[in-house]
Order: sequence, then structure tokens, then C-alpha cells
Amino acid sequence: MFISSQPDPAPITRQLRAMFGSRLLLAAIHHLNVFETLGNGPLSLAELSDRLCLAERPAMVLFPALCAMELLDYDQQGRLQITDLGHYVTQSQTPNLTGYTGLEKDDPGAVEMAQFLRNDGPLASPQGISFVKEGDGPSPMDDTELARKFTLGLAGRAQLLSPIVAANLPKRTGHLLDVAGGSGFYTYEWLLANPTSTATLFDRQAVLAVAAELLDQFAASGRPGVASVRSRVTFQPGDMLTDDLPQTDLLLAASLFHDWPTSTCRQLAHRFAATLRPGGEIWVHDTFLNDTLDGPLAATDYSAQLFWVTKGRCYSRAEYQSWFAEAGLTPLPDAIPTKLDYGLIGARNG
Ligand SMILES: C[S@@+](CC[C@H](N)C(=O)[O-])C[C@H]1O[C@@H](n2cnc3c(N)ncnc32)[C@H](O)[C@@H]1O
Repeated sequence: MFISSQPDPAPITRQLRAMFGSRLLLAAIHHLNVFETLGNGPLSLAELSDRLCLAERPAMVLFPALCAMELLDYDQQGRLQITDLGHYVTQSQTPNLTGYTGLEKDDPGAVEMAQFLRNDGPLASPQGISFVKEGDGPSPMDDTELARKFTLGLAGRAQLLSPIVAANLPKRTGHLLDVAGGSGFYTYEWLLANPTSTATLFDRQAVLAVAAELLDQFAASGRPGVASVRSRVTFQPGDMLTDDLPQTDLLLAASLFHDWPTSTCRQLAHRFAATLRPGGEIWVHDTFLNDTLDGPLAATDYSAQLFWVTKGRCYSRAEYQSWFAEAGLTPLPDAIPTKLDYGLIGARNG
């Protein structure tokens, strides 16, 4: 396994995403009364969601986060309960910290997070939801300026992670389909590492226009082998939810599923499985919740950030593998860490 000797900048993204975790904490203590609701004893995740009127997505963002913060855990029967630490944010314990945390409860981010948790996201968003194109509704990814802003915003992360991803994906002669490939860096690095292979970069037209400019920069880098990359990439604009996708040997879904709700992830898993030639593999590059849905904190903070800006959240490896198994694929055993709290998991056709 290849891990670059450069430092892992994860402390930067962890600090960035901690802001969303703080909002969850304040919303849970002061707006949703999670801890007072659990004051009479443990409740199953479904019962607690029901009492708090939380839909599946907000529940799966909030409760794993409170477990990662060590304020809740699961009892022997799998019910959520308050930990010794968590009792410090209940009013029934003396002394407690509810007065102190309450000094921040009117922070606009915390108030808005409580609204989002109750509504399963923003009630209305005239320009559409970041990173998402669905149906006939507006999408920032179809607006020239916004698509540029979002694609360039993610490009540095992709540039950093893509050499590590390329080094850990299978080496083979064949075709890579980089769905929702954004800046294209994952495609370009994989083609550099696989000099006899081809690739399709699939995304919205306005995003691909930016990716083409980044390919110009990549091709001008002077790195050995870079000259042939351009002729081996096809840019394919489209809608991955509805349009035909090309047949492929490898499909990469990088930071893709986490923008979508569970029902869409299932649908995408089926669509993607149908593109794989016999022996073909799908690889997910993402940040994963523990299968026990209790952390890690880096993933639950990221999940809170995704909950805020997209239609999705972080998922566990078990959730991914269940969708792939439903779609007829065989989960691959490896979970390969990359950087920035990301990792790779895969599943094979056959
Ligand atoms: C979070 S970005 C990930 C980009 C890239 N894979 C990366 O890791 O840097 C999600 C991408 O999904 C694309 N996308 C969203 N909805 C789409 C759709 N219906 N069809 C095709 N691409 C879509 C967006 O344009 C965006 O580039």
C-alpha cells in the first residue's frame, strides 16, 4: 500500500468541520432536548427519533455524533443512553454545564442547525443544493459561475488525494469511469499510473468545462508520461441519475454517495453495478462512519457538514456494502485509508 510521505493535513479539515459538530451539540442540548428526553432511561434509535420528531437522515447525523462526543452510548440491548459524561449536560445533575453551554445557544449556526434537524435540511433553496443535480430543479452545478466556484473549491482536495487514490486502485489495462468526477484529478492521476488505459470523466457540462482547463494545467506539468493522458480521456456530460453510463472495468465514486439520501444511494448502486463488465469493480473514496454508528468524530463532524450543505451525510462501510450486495456485487474485504480521514472500499462484479 502506498501512503505519501507528505504530512496528512487532516487536522485542518477536522478543525473546519468541528464547527458543524459544535452546532449539533448546542442544538441537541438546548433546542431538541435530547438529554432530557433520555432522562427517564434508554430508548432505541427509532423511539428516540420518534420522540424528537426526527427523520432518518437527521437522526443518523445527530446520534452517531453524540456517541462520538462520548455523551451517548448504546446499552446491551442496543438502546441509546446517556453516558456519565452526558449527565453533565442534563439539568437533573448538580453541578452541570447546561448554563455554561447555554451561553452559546442563540448562536445563529446552532439555531439554524436545530431547524435543519427538524426539517431534514433547509426548507427552500432557490439556487438548488450544493454539488447536487436532481430532476428539473435548478442546480449550482449547471450555473457557469457557481459550478466553477464549487469545482475549484474541491480541486485542491482532489489534487492532494488523487495520487494516493491512483496508487491504491487496481493497476490494469482497461477503462475507468469516474462518475461525478468534478475537477478530473482522480481520472488524470489514474491514467498517469495506468499508461495503456482509458477513462470517461462524467459530470455536468459546466463542471467539465473547468475540468478541461485543469487537464491543460495537468498536461503542462512536465511529469513523465503526462503527454498521453489527454488523448485517453473522454469528457461525457450528463445526469448520472437518468442517463446511460458507459460500460467500464473500474468505476470510481469519489465523494459522491455522501451528497445523496439513502434511497438515491441504493438507486445509484444499482445503476453503477450495471456498468461493470465481468470482473469489474466499483471503488468508493469517502469518509466512513463506524459500522456501530458511534463515530469516529472526524466522520460525524463531516457528516454534520454534509447534512448542512447537501442532501446526504456520511455512511458506514456496512451501509455501502449492503447497497452493493443488493445490486449483486461482492464486497471486497480491504478498507484502505488515504488521507484527510478518507479511505477506499470496493465491490466486484462476480
Ligand atoms: C462533491 S463533488 C465530487 C467531485 C469529485 N468526485 C471529487 O471527489 O472531487 C460531487 C459532484 O457530483 C456532480 N453531480 C451532482 N449531481 C450530478 C448528476 N445528477 N449527474 C452527474 N454529476 C452530478 C457535481 O457536479 C459534482 O462535481
